[in-house]
Amino acid sequence: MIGLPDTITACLFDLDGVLTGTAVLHREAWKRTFDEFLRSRDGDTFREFTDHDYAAFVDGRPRADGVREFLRSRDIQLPEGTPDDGVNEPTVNGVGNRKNELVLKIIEERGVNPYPGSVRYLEAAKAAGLRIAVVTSSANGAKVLDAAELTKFVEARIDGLVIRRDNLKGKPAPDSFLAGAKALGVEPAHAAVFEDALSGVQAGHAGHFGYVVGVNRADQADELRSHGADFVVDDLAELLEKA
Ligand SMILES: O=P(O)(O)OC[C@H]1O[C@@H](O)[C@H](O)[C@@H](O)[C@@H]1O
Repeated sequence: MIGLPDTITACLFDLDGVLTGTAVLHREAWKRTFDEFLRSRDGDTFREFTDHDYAAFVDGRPRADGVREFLRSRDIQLPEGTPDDGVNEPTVNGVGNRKNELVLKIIEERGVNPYPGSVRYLEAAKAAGLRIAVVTSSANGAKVLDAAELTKFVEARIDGLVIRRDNLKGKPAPDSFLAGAKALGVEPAHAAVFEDALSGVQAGHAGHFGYVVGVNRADQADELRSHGADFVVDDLAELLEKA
């Protein structure tokens, strides 16, 4: 009915880049954070943080995992530090806090826009009686949903705060999506995952969900497929036409 197998009774949506156009704001904040960090460490000849670095090591993962994974790719290891570390502290938490300061400022300045095709899809899913959860690694998930006026669609939310509180493994592990299905009381085989991040479709595949939709916002349709997407769209509204 809405472009999904008949066995699907629930939708588990990632947020940034799937429902809202905030993935690019995160990417920009990460680039500024890592470029500042690398410049202060290596001087003006530092090797820049690229779109490929974002897709491979940061996109979709909880904040601290993104810091660790990217730095590991450059053979840099930092102490963990503590959550209240200052933004100039050379620790995993300090770097993450700097990124959060920047992304909140960027969101404040530019606002949060839901994708019109995603709003149409949420309305159709709701009208079709499907259960709806949002599963995001972002600790700012509730704020972004509110700003986009999408909270009304969401029956359950697993976000970065829940992931930390419940000690869940972040994407690409399937744990946060499994928690989303559990919160709705639905078996993974009856839930569809919607993801724009490579780590996210990987999580959907690893969790044996009934269907994994890759949302291609960054010209990486083939990579989404090879990381586990069953079907790839450029916009969720395409699924409404597929039915
Ligand atoms: O730093 P936050 O807001 O907790 O978000 C963590 C991650 O959340 C994901 O949704 C984004 O794709 C990542 O870019 C981001 O790093």
